[in-house]
Amino acid sequence: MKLPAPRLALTLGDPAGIGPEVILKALSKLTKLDEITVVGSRQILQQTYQQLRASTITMQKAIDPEQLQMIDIDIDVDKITPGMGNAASGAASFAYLETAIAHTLAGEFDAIVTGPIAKHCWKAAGHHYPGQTELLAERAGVNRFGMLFVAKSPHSGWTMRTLLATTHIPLRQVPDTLNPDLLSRKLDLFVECLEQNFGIQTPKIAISGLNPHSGENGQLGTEEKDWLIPWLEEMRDRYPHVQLDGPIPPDTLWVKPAQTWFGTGNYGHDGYLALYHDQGLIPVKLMAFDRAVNTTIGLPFIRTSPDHGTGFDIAGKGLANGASMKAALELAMDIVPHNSAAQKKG
Ligand SMILES: NC(=O)C1=CN([C@@H]2O[C@H](COP(=O)(O)OP(=O)(O)OC[C@H]3O[C@@H](n4cnc5c(N)ncnc54)[C@H](O)[C@@H]3O)[C@@H](O)[C@H]2O)C=CC1
Ligand SMILES: NCC(=O)COP(=O)(O)O
Repeated sequence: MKLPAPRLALTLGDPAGIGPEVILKALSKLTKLDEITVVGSRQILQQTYQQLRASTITMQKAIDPEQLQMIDIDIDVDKITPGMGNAASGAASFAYLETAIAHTLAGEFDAIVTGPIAKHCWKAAGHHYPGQTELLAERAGVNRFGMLFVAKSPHSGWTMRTLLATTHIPLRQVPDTLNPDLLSRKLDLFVECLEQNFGIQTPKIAISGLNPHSGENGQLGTEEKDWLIPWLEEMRDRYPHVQLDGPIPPDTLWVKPAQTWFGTGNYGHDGYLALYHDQGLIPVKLMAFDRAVNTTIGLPFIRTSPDHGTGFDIAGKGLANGASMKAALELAMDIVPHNSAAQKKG
C-alpha cells in the first residue's frame, strides 16, 4: 500500500541567523514542495531572497518565497538585523517553533524540521530552555528523548548515527550526570529507533568510555570500572540480539567510523553512544559538517534539524551552505513512512 507523502512543518529558526538563507537554498534543490509548510515570517524570507539575488558571491541558487506555503507569523521586522541575534529574534524563533509544535500535535504535520536558533536569544526573550529539543519534548509530554545525529557519507554511502547521552550541560557536570539509569534509557531509545526509523533489527552499537583509555583499569578514572563495564554486561543480557561494544577508549573510538566514512575500510557500527556533547559532535562535525542532521528521538512525531547553528558571523552575506538543511528535510521525508509503518505494526 502506498503511504501518503509526509507533511512537513519547516521552522525558520532565528530570523537574524542563516536559517532563512539555508531554507531558501535547500528548498531550491527539492522537487516535492507541496507537502512542506514554512512556519516563520514571509517578510524575512523576502528580504533574504532579495539579498541573495543582489549578492555577487552566493554560489547556491535560492527559491522565490512566493512559491512556498507558509504559516506567516507577524513580527517587528525592524528589530531584526542579520548577524545580530537579540531578544526580538529569540522571541520570533520561539514563536515559530511553538506554532509548528501546536499544529503538529493537532495532527496537521507528520514531522517538524527546525531552522537553527540561538539559545542565548531565547534566554534574552525570557524562554529558559537549553535548546529546541527540550521544548519539543515538554510540549509533546515525553520525558524519554534523545539527541541523535545522522549523516550519510558521500564517499562510501555508509550512515553514521551518533546518540549523545548528555547534551547541553557544562562539562564539569558530565560525570555526575551520567549513571546506569540514564544510559539504559538512552540505549532503550537507540535500539527502538534503529529498528523503527532505520529498519535495523540486530544492530551493532559502540559505546564510548569517559576517561582517557577508558580509565586504564581505574588508573585514569574509575567510572568505567565502577559502573560502566558492569552496566554494559547487564545490557548484553537485556539485549541478546544487539552487539554492544565498549567502553571503547574515546580517542580511538572514532578511527573506524572515519575509515568507513571515507571508504578506506568497512568497520562501522550502526550506532555510536557518546557520553557527552563534544565527545560525539567533534568527530561528527569534522567528518560531516555539511551534511549531518540532528534528530530528536522519542517524540510522537519526527523532528530533524541541520547540525549547524545560527552562523551569526556569516548571516546576510550569502555564504551559508544549505546542504545540511537539505539533508534534514530529506531525512524527515525518508523516516516518516518507516515510523508510521512501525507504529501501525506495534
Ligand atoms: N540546531 C540548532 O538550533 C543549533 C543551534 N546552535 C546555536 O547557534 C549559535 C551559534 O553557534 P556556533 O557554535 O557558532 O555554531 P555555528 O554552527 O552557528 O557556526 C560555527 C561556524 O560554522 C560556520 N557555519 C555554520 N553553518 C554554516 C553553513 N550552513 N554554511 C557555512 N558555514 C557555516 C559559521 O560561520 C561558524 O564559523 C549558538 O547560539 C548555538 O547555541 C548551534 C548548533 C545547532
Ligand atoms: N549541538 C546541537 C544543538 O545545539 C541543537 O540543539 P537543539 O536546539 O536542537 O536542542
